[in-house]
Amino acid sequence: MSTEKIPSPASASSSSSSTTSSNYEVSKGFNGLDKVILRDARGSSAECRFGFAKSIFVAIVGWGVLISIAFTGSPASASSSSSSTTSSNYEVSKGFNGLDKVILRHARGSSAEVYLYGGQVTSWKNDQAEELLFLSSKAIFKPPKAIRGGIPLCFPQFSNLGPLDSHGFARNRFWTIDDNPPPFPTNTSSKAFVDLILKPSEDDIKIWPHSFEFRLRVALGPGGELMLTSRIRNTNNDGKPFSFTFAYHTYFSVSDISEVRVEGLETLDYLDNLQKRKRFTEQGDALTFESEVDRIYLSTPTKIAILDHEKKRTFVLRKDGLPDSVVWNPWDKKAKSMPDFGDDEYKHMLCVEAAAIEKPITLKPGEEWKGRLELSTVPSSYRSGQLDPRKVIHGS
Ligand SMILES: O=P(O)(O)OC[C@H]1O[C@@H](O)[C@H](O)[C@@H](O)[C@@H]1O
Repeated sequence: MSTEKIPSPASASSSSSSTTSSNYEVSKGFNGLDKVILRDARGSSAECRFGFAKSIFVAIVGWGVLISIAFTGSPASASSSSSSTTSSNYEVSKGFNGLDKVILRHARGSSAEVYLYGGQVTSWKNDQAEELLFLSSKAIFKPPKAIRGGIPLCFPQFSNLGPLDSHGFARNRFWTIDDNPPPFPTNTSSKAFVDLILKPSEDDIKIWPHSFEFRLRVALGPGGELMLTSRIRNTNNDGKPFSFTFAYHTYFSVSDISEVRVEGLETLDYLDNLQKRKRFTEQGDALTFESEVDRIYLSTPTKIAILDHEKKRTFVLRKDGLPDSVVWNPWDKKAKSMPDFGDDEYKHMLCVEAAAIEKPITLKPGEEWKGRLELSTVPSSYRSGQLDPRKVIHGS
């Protein structure tokens, strides 16, 4: 049994804005209440909120055992020192390398995390606290590298289909929280949401000479579903339109890629990125995986299912405004060439990306485009072909 080193209440008091030390983190909780988060090296964690008159000494010892001891004295400076912001909807905290992240929690138990760097969802958990997205253990949380996993946003260019770096620059820019976004067309009944915004810097305009506002809403629904809505507006004042390609580059967490099938893309045309984007037509049944795959499926249905046989779980992807779907798994050889991806991690991920690629979106000044992604899970009892795909694809 081992004991973690515990900071004294005094050091907590002197801690700065949303302070992270190796042992604890001071952050804003719901309704603006300060809290300390303790994380044990073995993965257990605890949160404590300061009372009015007393501070308390809380530690995780041994195998996740929580102890707490009352102290007299005021933790006022800790309470007032945090600069992290909060609202009733979300909590802002420090993530890896001190990068800010937004935590969403739905009253029914699901949760999500969004890094302001990249405006990138890095975690989506169901009400059982099971992680549903893949995030590489080698992901580099350091600008300008994009975070490997979660849901990177590819904008204003998908892949190398243009003059910019692969997948454009939205995924490696710092986004800000937009607490006063223009009215949202569809009313979000859930309170667990956050609005982010990205506007180009002067340097961005040098490489992509357009002014835009990219608003992203990330929300959790009552059934644990994760909803992302992107609104991109042309704010050019030179009268010029602009065109872009786009993708929600979703990394799904799967138990074993060789047991996974994707339904909804059968019989469709696709461009094969591994064969100079030559056009093919998908044959046969659902997609299964036994080697590297990198394809852009065209004019895809609004609903696609990803069946994880081993987990007995089906992801349902619904999309709007995003006609194309990219399917990507690097497999073993490419995995080894990627510094921010584990050699064997290809077995536990699959990217199915709702996208607009074949026909770029063009916006005149003042025009806005909207692209929506909704991810949910349903239990599946699929065993080698027993599942009727129509129930997954066409069910409600
Ligand atoms: O390594 P990156 O830039 O994040 O891209 C990962 C993959 O993203 C996919 O969307 C592309 O189709 C692949 O060609 C690419 O390799």
